[in-house]
Amino acid sequence: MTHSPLLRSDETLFRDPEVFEFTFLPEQIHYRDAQVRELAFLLQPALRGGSAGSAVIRGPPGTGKTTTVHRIFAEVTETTKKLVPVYVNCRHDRTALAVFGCIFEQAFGYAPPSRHLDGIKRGIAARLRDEDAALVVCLDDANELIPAGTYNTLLYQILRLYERWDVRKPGVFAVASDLGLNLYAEADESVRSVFHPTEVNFPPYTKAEIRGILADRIRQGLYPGVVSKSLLDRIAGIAAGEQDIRVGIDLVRLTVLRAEKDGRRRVAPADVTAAAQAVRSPALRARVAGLSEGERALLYRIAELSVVGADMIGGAVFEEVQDYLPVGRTTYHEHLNGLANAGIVDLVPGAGRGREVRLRYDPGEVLAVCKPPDRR
Ligand SMILES: Nc1ncnc2c1ncn2[C@@H]1O[C@H](COP(=O)(O)OP(=O)(O)OP(=O)(O)O)[C@@H](O)[C@H]1O
Repeated sequence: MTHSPLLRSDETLFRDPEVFEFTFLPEQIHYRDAQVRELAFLLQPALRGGSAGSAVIRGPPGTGKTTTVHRIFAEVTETTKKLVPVYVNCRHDRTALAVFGCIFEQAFGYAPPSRHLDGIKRGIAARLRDEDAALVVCLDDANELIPAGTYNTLLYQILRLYERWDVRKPGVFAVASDLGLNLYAEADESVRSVFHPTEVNFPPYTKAEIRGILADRIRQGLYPGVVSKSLLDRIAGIAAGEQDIRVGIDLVRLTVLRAEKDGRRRVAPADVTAAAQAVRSPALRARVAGLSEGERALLYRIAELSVVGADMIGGAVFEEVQDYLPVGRTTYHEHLNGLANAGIVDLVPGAGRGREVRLRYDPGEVLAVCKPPDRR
């Protein structure tokens, strides 16, 4: 690049724009050594002719669960044929046929020729026997299987493949970002007799960790000097406030696009301010999309109460919400914890009057994103 202060129309600030795509798989997973070690440890017996272990992987959204599993599975695929790692996104694939179809496709590299579940299983088992390989299946967003009513049947069918088809016992990595949910507790007796998972936790990143991850992306994806240290710090602060690394990655991308559009070689503070506005709403929308109907109704009422400056102590909110959500206290608290786990509200201990409910987002923005619930 030349050193003129202005960018020519055929120049770009991005060395590699893919680095800012959410599908990008980083070579280096930062701050997750302990989790990588635990998961790799579970796979080791399979490399020596044994079975793979199982795990329940928990952590809030954007804490690197999917990325860590993908990185480990990519390395397994590159180094051995003794273990067949399969990644299933349960948001898309929720039935036994879809999940076993996915396992077949990743094991063989093409879609199953038959739509018959037993035929697909037989094909998978034959491949595992021929190669003397073990199977490990990551069920990402496994919480999606619970309302679909397929969680237990699927776990059972995968884990018990070995009985009927004479293969090594598969491992399952069940992943959930809903902290209120315990995927082991959701398993029924018959599943638990074969499902002995290690719990692997992914805690939220600190601001310094978010900064480190973003700095690495910037090094890979941008030309030097495009984002200053102080603006990186500000972006990391915004992402840490949202408890969402994705917000940080998207902010970097958007601020650079703005600078590029104006023909500047460096990101300016105003770029960050404008991009932050654009990024917060989609992040909120994604969080709201993951809520249950009851949680959404509660959120809507909380936003309405915040607009008028009402008393936001938990007990007062409980009374106020009855119009929309005539539920008992236990369900109310479950919904409230659901909103806190989704990173939409903070529950701040009050001075003897219970917890104060504090919205993390502008209430007007929340009302715009949520559909008004029916009044009862
Ligand atoms: N430790 C890390 N090092 C590098 N990049 C990371 C790290 N953690 C997360 N990321 C990046 O942040 C984004 C979100 O990570 P990821 O999808 O793995 O989170 P997750 O915990 O699976 O989230 P969700 O529960 O919402 O699916 C991805 O683009 C990923 O590349």
